[in-house]
Amino acid sequence: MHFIPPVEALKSQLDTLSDSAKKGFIRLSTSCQVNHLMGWLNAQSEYPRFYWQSREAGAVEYATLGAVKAFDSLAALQADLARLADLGGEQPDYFGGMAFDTSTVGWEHFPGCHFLLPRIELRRQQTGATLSLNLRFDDRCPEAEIVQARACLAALKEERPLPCLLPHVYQREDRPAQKEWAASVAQVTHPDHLSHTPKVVLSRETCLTTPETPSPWALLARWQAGAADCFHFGVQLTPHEAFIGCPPERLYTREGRHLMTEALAGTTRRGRDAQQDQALADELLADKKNSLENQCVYQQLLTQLEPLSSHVQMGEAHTVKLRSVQHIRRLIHAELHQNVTDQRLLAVLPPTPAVGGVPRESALAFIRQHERHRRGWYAGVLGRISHTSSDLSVAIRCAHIGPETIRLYAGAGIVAGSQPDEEWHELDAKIADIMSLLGMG
Ligand SMILES: C=C(O[C@@H]1C=C(C(=O)O)C=C[C@H]1O)C(=O)O
Ligand SMILES: [Mg+2]
Repeated sequence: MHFIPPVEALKSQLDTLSDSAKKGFIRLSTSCQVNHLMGWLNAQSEYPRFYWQSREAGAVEYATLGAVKAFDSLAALQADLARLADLGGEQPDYFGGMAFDTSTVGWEHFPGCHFLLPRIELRRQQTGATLSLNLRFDDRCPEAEIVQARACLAALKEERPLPCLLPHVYQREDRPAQKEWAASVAQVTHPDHLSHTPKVVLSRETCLTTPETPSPWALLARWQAGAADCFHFGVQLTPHEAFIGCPPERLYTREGRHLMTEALAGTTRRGRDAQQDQALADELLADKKNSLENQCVYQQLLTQLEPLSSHVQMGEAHTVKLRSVQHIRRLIHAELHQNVTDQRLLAVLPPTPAVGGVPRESALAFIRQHERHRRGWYAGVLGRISHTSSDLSVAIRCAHIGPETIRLYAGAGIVAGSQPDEEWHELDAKIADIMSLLGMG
């Protein structure tokens, strides 16, 4: 059989598209060969770029390029989801994220909320890879849509190997520094403060400065390789900045009306050997302070899910073992009421007390008043949404990469019994993986 390169195959599908097919949303697809999705993304010239992989072993990988449509509000996104659902046919995936606190100033070039329907989507699952072109005809001139799609195909580049991670010398600055951190922890753990606000998740920005930062895709590829049981994401909305991460925490996954979420909070280190590791896990599950951190999260999730769903069920507390830390986790399942949309879930659930605190408003008030760095998309939401299913992570264990600076973020839940120095070390444990990749371990 004569082999047609994937881009040529899509071009010819586009050229032969009949007028009657030019309705609503359509996706043209062809199978393709790809070695590394990030090598493909890194070779492109177009923006925005997006990489997403869910947490389960062997989960589908998505790499997307360009945007057919983008949304800066949940209301606009939900309206578009509803519109395509009404038209019927294949329902596309939208990718994007939200800031931690949309009522404060976030990162430049990262809107409070941004989701997009990609123009090009490269997908890889166990059965192989597919290159797709997304088109919309329901809300625009069909000729203009075809011209734009053709231009995007014409700009596609061949995959190239990712550049090596070269050793850089970084200057490190923590914001807050350890002394200011200790003062904030003391304020939060003061009995008067605890009496009305039992948990505040305080965070730190670690700025690593160097004349030239590494390729975010090369860095993410290496990070991902050592981050099993984590989500993997990369976002590049503009050429000079990227946000990447390997978060272990799920905000929620929805399959139709079935919702899965979790309380992931409470942390200890990994042991030297299996025996010590198990001893640390047992200690973690029995520890009062860490149990309280987790309890604050699940209690609020259960309360919030109550009016939105039926059959809310929570599993036993167990530990999740990551490369440098282990956490307490409780899984939660629920059946959503018929009218509950992703817009509603995203308006209600985040920021969870795993990254904010309880009660939410007073914890946020403390954070707004005392944290000097901007959280931006750190501790926000990141993932995939479609009419049929959605999958969203909590954007922790992440890095913002600019031309001369890498910003690493870590937070720790401060509750009764939190000690400033121990919590500071917990922050370091949470950035240990990426620090060692950068040669700063
Ligand atoms: C806030 C972060 O992590 C959260 C805080 C944890 C804790 O304090 O024990 C554990 C997991 C997450 O709920 C982070 O990694 O930045
Ligand atoms: Mg903790």
